[in-house]
Amino acid sequence: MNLQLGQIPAFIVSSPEIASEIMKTHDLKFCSRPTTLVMKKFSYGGLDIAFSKYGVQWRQMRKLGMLEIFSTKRVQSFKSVREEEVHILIQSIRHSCSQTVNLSDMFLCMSNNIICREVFGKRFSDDGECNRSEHHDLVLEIMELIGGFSLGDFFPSLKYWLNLFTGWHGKLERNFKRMDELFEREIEEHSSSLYDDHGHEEEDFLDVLLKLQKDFSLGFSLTKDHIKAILMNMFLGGTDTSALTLEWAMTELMRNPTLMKKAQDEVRGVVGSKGKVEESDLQQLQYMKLIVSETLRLHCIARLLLPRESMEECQVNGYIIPEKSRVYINAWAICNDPKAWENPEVFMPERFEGNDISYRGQHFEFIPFGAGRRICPGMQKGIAVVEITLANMLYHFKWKTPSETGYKGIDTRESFGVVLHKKSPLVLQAAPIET
Ligand code: HEM
Repeated sequence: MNLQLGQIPAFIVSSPEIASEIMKTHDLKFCSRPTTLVMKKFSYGGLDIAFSKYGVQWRQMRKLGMLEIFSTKRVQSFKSVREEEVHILIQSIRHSCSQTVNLSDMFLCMSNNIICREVFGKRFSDDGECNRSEHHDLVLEIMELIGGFSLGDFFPSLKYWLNLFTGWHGKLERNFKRMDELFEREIEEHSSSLYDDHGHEEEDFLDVLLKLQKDFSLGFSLTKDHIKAILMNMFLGGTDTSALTLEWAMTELMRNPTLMKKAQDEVRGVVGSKGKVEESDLQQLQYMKLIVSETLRLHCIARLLLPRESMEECQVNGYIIPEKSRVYINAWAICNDPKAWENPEVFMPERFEGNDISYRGQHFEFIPFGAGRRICPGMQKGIAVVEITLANMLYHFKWKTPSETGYKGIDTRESFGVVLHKKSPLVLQAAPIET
């Protein structure tokens, strides 16, 4: 679909074939990002991985990220952080067993605590608790800004006046300042104790980045703003996405008691009376992995991926796409396309059984993490959080809905935004299962 968004030509891609043309055949022409006001601000002027334009600087930062942050070795090194935070979540649910639990909130707090521990070596919730902190709310407010529209981005010549008039500018500046102050404090604290043992079990990402800053073999100078820009990507990319995937997975399992039973039987069969699911058990939980794939398909969290910008004129499917057009890949529509999927509206994990269709960016009918050069580098990290949490949720509790209407009354409405939120939170009752 071809649109004119204010003064900017824009194209929305909603079929797997054209998505493949954009992100595979012509990936190099479409792998840049537009510069919106909010993206420019939160990327410290285009110094990050997610929002910066394609070029030498993006390639350097992406390479650094792949080696130092998103590598399999690094993801595995935070296994104990994930397992501990999942344990805290399970304990918090146990303590509130006679009452209802707001899983939407709890998943968000847990994933935020995991990211905080990985990045800064500390959590922002109270010790041993899975509760909301000011920091969680700040991340959410920033996500809302990123998902919203700034009129000024579509009328570049009126940008200054429109942003001032709508109040957008003030909100942006306030939230940016709060996050920046937090980063500044943490950088100062970490720098002063960089080579001490500051009581962390693991070297955190900020330690790694500060050490790299002093390493001249990088081939470019890693400034304080580069570091802050990467930290921003970690928080914005890693908090909401895993939490929402968990929320939708539990929502669908609650609506499908037969699938819930099958998943619980599998996890209990594999783990037995060990008392908890560990990451070493996950490889055997094949049905649960199908559930995760089906959740990412039916509730494609980043429905329009992140916007792309064409770097030169290009012909796609008979359309001439001019240079500097904005291209949105409607991954949600593609993942729910009736030409690609049988009964796409039905939650059916078995559809992934016995085939090799995966979310890794090779199958263009299933692209919840995008594809091509800009594919999500945090995929492995995100999946690691989702799998260990979901497995433990299934292992430890029997789940019930608090409402009279039972599982049929579970709300599946979605709300507007850059990521796919549920309109109302998922509130359930948990009955512990003795192991
Ligand atoms: C279930 C979890 C996640 C989902 C569904 C998800 C989804 C996505 C999507 C759709 C994109 C855009 C890809 C494109 O434009 O083709 C993306 C990019 C990105 N994600 Fe994720 N993500 C997840 C987890 C994470 C995590 C845990 C992190 C970091 C801690 C992360 C960091 C990033 C970054 C830095 C980019 C920008 C890549 C670039 O432009 O080169 N993501 N993600």
